[in-house]
Amino acid sequence: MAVMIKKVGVIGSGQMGNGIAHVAALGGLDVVLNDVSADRLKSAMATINGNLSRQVSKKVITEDARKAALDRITSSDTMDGLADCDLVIESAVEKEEIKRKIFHDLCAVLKPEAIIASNTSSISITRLAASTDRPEKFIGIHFMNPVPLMELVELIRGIATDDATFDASKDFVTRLGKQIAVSEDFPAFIVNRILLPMINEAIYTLYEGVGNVEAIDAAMKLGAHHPMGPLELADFIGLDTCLSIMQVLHEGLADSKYRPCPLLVKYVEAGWLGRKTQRGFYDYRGEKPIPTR
Ligand SMILES: CC(=O)CC(=O)SCCNC(=O)CCNC(=O)[C@H](O)C(C)(C)COP(=O)(O)OP(=O)(O)OC[C@H]1O[C@@H](n2cnc3c(N)ncnc32)[C@H](O)[C@@H]1OP(=O)(O)O
Ligand SMILES: NC(=O)C1=CN([C@@H]2O[C@H](COP(=O)(O)OP(=O)(O)OC[C@H]3O[C@@H](n4cnc5c(N)ncnc54)[C@H](OP(=O)(O)O)[C@@H]3O)[C@@H](O)[C@H]2O)C=CC1
Repeated sequence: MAVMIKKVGVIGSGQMGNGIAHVAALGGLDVVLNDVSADRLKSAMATINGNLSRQVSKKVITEDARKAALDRITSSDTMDGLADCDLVIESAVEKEEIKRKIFHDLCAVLKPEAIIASNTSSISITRLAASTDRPEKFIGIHFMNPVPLMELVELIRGIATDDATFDASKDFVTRLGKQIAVSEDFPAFIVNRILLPMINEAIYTLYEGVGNVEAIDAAMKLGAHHPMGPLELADFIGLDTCLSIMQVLHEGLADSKYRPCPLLVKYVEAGWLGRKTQRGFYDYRGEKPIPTR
């Protein structure tokens, strides 16, 4: 019998963290959302409320479900608030040293029987697990963006992950109404192993002048029926996250085909990280997005 998860902690209240809190609360779980600042948490709660309200207006959920979900989410800017969670999902920035520090601080307060998961897009689950006091209770639970809409969650076992942890995680994801793809623990897992080289190639296509931003996105939307063009999607994911994933692929698989495009590096160095900073391959500061190249 899988352990029943009733209370979930989410560390990092950015676009993924707030989406995970949203679907977990709608799924009937109690949620504690954690981030480094109270301001961040306040704006994340406003985003969750906005997204839930949108679902009410589209008649995807009822007004009662919106209120109940919001009531199930509390926020905490300290790790202590997570101590009695059954599962804690880390969804802070895609930087290994930051995640390791978070796990160090979390393990000091979290009850010993609790499961720890990472929503990492690419980093080795086995290596992250080894930085905790419970590698057998550590797993990758990788949601897709935007969390309330995307059907898939990847489950990734580290080398030490035990069956009880896998089964409890599988049960948790199923209760949220998501489908599961199980991936072995190799750099960037399944979705990003395939998706990110495509996005990186689109950036090379721009860098080499084969097409401009509009042409590349139109080509893939109209010519391959992708819902978003690859550059629009890169902005949506976050260019810092895209670069981190390419770096993990490049270092982890030691193949030059994963070399991050220098133009992607340049955008990240400029702080043009896509939608979250209002500028990336498009400029989002006006009425409608304007290509920046
Ligand atoms: C990087 C990683 O580690 C892994 C990843 O996640 S990779 C990224 C994976 N995601 C993708 O590839 C997304 C590709 N894009 C898409 O599938 C679509 O563009 C999309 C589903 C995001 C949006 O679809 P769209 O039709 O263009 O946009 P839009 O009309 O604004 O929204 C569609 C619906 O979603 C709803 N919606 C959008 N964002 C939402 C959110 N955050 N929460 C709740 N509802 C939301 C809208 O209300 C709308 O509802 P209706 O269809 O009932 O009208
Ligand atoms: N973007 C995507 O499409 C997807 C991303 N992911 C993964 O999810 C994770 C989060 O990504 P995403 O939500 O896009 O990133 P965001 O940049 O939107 O959010 C990251 C959040 O983590 C916060 N944070 C930073 N350091 C800490 C810390 N020490 N403790 C708690 N919170 C912290 C940030 O705060 P501040 O801004 O103040 O630093 C920010 O609120 C990453 O591992 C990413 O790879 C997975 C699937 C899809």
